Amino acid sequence: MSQLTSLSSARNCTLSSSAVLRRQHFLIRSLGGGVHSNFCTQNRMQETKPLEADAENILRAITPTLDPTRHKGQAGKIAVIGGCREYTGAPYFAAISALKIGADLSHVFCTKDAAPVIKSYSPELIVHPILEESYSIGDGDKKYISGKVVAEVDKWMERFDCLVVGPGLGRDPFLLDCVSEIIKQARQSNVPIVLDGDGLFLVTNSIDLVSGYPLAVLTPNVNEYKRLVQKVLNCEVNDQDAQGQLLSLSRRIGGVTILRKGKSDLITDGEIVKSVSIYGSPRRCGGQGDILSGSVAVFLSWARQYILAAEGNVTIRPTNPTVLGCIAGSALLRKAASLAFENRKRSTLTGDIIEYLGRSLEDICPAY
Ligand SMILES: NC(=O)C1=CN([C@@H]2O[C@H](COP(=O)(O)OP(=O)(O)OC[C@H]3O[C@@H](n4cnc5c(N)ncnc54)[C@H](OP(=O)(O)O)[C@@H]3O)[C@@H](O)[C@H]2O)[C@@H](O)CC1
Ligand SMILES: Nc1ncnc2c1ncn2[C@@H]1O[C@H](COP(=O)(O)OP(=O)(O)OP(=O)(O)O)[C@@H](O)[C@H]1O
Ligand SMILES: [Mg+2]
Repeated sequence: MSQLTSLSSARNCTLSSSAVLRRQHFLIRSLGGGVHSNFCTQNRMQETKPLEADAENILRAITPTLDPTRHKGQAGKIAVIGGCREYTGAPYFAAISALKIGADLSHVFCTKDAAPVIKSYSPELIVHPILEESYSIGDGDKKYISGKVVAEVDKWMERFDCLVVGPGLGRDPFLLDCVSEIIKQARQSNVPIVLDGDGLFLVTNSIDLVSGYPLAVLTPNVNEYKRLVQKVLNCEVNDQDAQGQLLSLSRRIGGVTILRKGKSDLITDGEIVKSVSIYGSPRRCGGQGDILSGSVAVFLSWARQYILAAEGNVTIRPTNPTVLGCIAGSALLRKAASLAFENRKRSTLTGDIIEYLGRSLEDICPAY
């Protein structure tokens, strides 16, 4: 057992592909061990820095050309499930960011009272006022209404390239039950799902909803990550071995992709860990994570298209489209935040950052 523990520690420690380590990895597998077998007791190892992603090359490779033969919808149809009485900004930020980056259509499925507000922010968004919170329905109606809500989203499901579940969703128990059903349907239809905000609150408490789904992406902030680690790994966040713990977390959830937001964004799919550390903004105004979730949804969809079209001749690494989507989304948000801060300094707000998404992408990957 002690041999297994020390070998597992080595597995946690590094992503190096040296021959010695490869042999150790082989031994660990042969012994039936794994990184996640008892992560919480084996966190004494030296932290190694994750490899910085080659974000600009990835952005250039996956962003589609503006080809006149393409029709509306081919550059992406995104749906945000979020928006309730308290929060109307978050779903708007996620959905409008998807459009500003280059998606063709962006839908929002929100509660009835959030819908007119979100529509009033922008005529560009397609807003479906279909979600219901407990306060607006009687106990006897719950089953019927839940069926209606889920059927309404399902009508559209096959058309979406990616769902973003959670920005401004709130935590009403009835609403979250309906959203659980929507997640199950998306999974059945193989639609990628980015989970953020209250969507993460939901899946942290019902991890089976996403467990083992390779097209799920979790984008936790500091609080959301802490809750995930406590619930899934049953221990506290360990910043001495941030990389190893992130790998463990992803593996324990069956290899879902996780983007841990922070000073550097750390991204894993349970196989590799990449970081995006390019300078962003020192302003921590609310809503930047919402921009990120909408951006990841678009880039993930584009990465899938790119990989399909490349037919085995993929020139970038890594090759997992969910990881590529996270790297591209994180890099673009950070670049836009840095440009916005250059101009607005302390008054920089999320809306200002959104205005720089287009220019940031243009700098890396010109339209013509
Ligand atoms: N302009 C907008 O519309 C924006 C809206 N936003 C939206 O806000 C939502 C929450 O996201 P956030 O980022 O505030 O969550 P986070 O950092 O975990 O919590 C901070 C602290 O608050 C508490 N807490 C939170 N929600 C709670 C609830 N419903 N009921 C009770 N407690 C709650 C939480 O407590 P805890 O859960 O840890 O007990 C923690 O201590 C999410 O939908 C997001 O998309 C943001 O995107 C920003 C822009
Ligand atoms: N300390 C930091 N330094 C630089 N960038 C950061 C820092 N913390 C977060 N970020 C960046 O801001 C983005 C949003 O992360 P944040 O932790 O603010 O998300 P959030 O709390 O979910 O935001 P939201 O207010 O939208 O819910 C991330 O992509 C990350 O790159
Ligand atoms: Mg957030």
